[in-house]
Amino acid sequence: MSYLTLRDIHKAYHLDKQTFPVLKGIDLDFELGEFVSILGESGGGKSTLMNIIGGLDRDFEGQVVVDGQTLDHHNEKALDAYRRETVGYIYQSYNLINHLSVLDNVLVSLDMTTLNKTQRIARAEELLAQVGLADQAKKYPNHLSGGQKQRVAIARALASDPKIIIADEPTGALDAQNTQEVLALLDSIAAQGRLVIAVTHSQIVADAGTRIVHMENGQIDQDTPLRDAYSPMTTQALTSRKLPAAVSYKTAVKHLRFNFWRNALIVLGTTIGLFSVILFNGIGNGVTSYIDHQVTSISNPKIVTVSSYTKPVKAVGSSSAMAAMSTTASTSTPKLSSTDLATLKNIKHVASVDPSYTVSAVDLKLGRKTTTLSTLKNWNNASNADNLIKGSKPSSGEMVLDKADAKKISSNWKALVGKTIKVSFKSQTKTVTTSVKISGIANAKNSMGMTDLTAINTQTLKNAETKAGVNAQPNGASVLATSMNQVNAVKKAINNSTQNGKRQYTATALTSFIKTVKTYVNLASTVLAAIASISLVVSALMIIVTMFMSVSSRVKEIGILRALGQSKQDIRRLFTSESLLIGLASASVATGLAYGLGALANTAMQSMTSFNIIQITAGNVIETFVIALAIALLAAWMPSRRAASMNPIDALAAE
Ligand SMILES: Nc1ncnc2c1ncn2[C@@H]1O[C@H](COP(=O)(O)OP(=O)(O)OP(=O)(O)O)[C@@H](O)[C@H]1O
Repeated sequence: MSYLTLRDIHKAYHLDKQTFPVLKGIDLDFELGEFVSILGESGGGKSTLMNIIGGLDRDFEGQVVVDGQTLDHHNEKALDAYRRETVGYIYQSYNLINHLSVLDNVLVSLDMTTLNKTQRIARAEELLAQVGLADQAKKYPNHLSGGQKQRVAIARALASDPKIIIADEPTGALDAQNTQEVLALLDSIAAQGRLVIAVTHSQIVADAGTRIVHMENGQIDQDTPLRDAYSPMTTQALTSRKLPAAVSYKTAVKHLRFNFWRNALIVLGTTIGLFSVILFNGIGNGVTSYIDHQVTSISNPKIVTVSSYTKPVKAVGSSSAMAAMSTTASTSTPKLSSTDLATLKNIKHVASVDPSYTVSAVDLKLGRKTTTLSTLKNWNNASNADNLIKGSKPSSGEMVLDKADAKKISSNWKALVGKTIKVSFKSQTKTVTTSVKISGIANAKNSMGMTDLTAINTQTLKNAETKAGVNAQPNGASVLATSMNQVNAVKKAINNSTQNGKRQYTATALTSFIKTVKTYVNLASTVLAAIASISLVVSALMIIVTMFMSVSSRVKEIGILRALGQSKQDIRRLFTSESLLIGLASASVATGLAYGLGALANTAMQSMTSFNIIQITAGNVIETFVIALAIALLAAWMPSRRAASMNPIDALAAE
């Protein structure tokens, strides 16, 4: 039985409901070692027949039997494998892949063999040497002459050690000298025991073979042996395998590198979208934590500030949030008694209750220097010792001065610690006077002067008031909750506390203020994120358009890869990996840029805020990469499917 048998092959093209029969019952037998030329009129169906033999055309009637096995044209995987290991194609227009070097063009076939990397490169170099191109391996196809390109194509066709070589007008574009050289190569391939089938119009090519088959009107009308065939090859040295995924990724990298500047622009465009997302996220984080920091530096956020309940006076315009900014209640509200303090202490989740005193128009006198404070409060559990920049918190007979107040008394404010100062103010028509030691200086770095930290020891203040005959009752209370989570519960319980059916207290907490501010910040971040999303959509469109353009401009390459045995999945993977690489590169550049510019901006703003306003978290970076990869996958989805579903014959015919 012959190595290759064609039985009753019929093929017709259908256009506009019309049928054009091209092959009308072809029966042929071929042996290994033959160099067969197929001659015939133009348009007679020679290329159509070659596509059927080569496993590219699936839409015909009849049987193709190779080495005793009938080819199943409905089994795509079997056809992929057949093209990969049994057939090598040589075309009139060479069909090399322009963005791959000469060596890589040959390796495309070798990558689908089980040879290891060193062996693959060695075999590619050996084949290039056989066709006389040992020194051209690093060049790209555009740098070669027509004859050289055809020899690269021959080396590639031989790479997978196939038993059948199909050459469609292999010398059609070559001069006489190159024609002779290519014919000699084809003859040497037949001499290796392979079956060479060449489609030609040229009598010179036909005469170089061992047999001429002539086609006329879709049938074989002459079959003429010219000389003896060579002895057939017995074993195939190489085993084929499916293309490993890593090769697709590497090819994708090579293509991206080949069109570096074009791809760099696409990456830049995509980067802008991703960069805005990561930056706006960073700003959102920074501003939120800045506000958090600002607010908590004014007072302890676990504190609930309590005063006696008075019916609200309309149009005063002070929201509970604003009230929370002040750690003490107004001096005009009724005072709290020790019973009140005990009641508050008994409320669930209350850790401690401290009285709050606020006195107004307080004169401070040190030597001959005097200054007047609008208010003076007592040091209690709402006071933050972290704000002390010098000295310690006030014990009995002591007070702490705010840096701003200290400066009014002495330019050398640091030296005030340890000095004794005279404090006097009017209360209930009486003058209260006492002398206290300055135990420390406080400065709330980030409060932007929103609070005055000058505070006196509670007992010292009470003693002074009592001594002057003033009723030393607190204006309010400062209630410390056991944890941040309990602050609202404590506040609610205090506000709900009644006596004889009447509400007793007004409680405010910073948390609600923080919450309000955070809501605004989140809103602003969402608006920024929406703006960023618009640029992301533009980025996504850019990748999609690019991928579509890439597929359209590489139709021929897709045909070549399919003819060499790559599967639909391999083609899909190639385009998907290119898109993913663009996505990855964009996300990396965007992250780098955001970190770099963020650091610069933070340094620049350090003097104003002494706080990092742009805070990019690992979560933001991960989110950016996820978005980038999702965009890339989305962008690749349609184009890569389109590429994979192309008919390889039509793809090969593309210009
Ligand atoms: N995809 C197609 N759709 C419709 N008709 C086609 C298609 N491909 C080929 N044909 C027609 O089938 C016939 C045979 O084409 P084919 O390319 O096989 O001839 P050929 O013998 O190789 O010609 P040439 O020697 O000029 O290359 C031609 O009439 C051609 O117009």
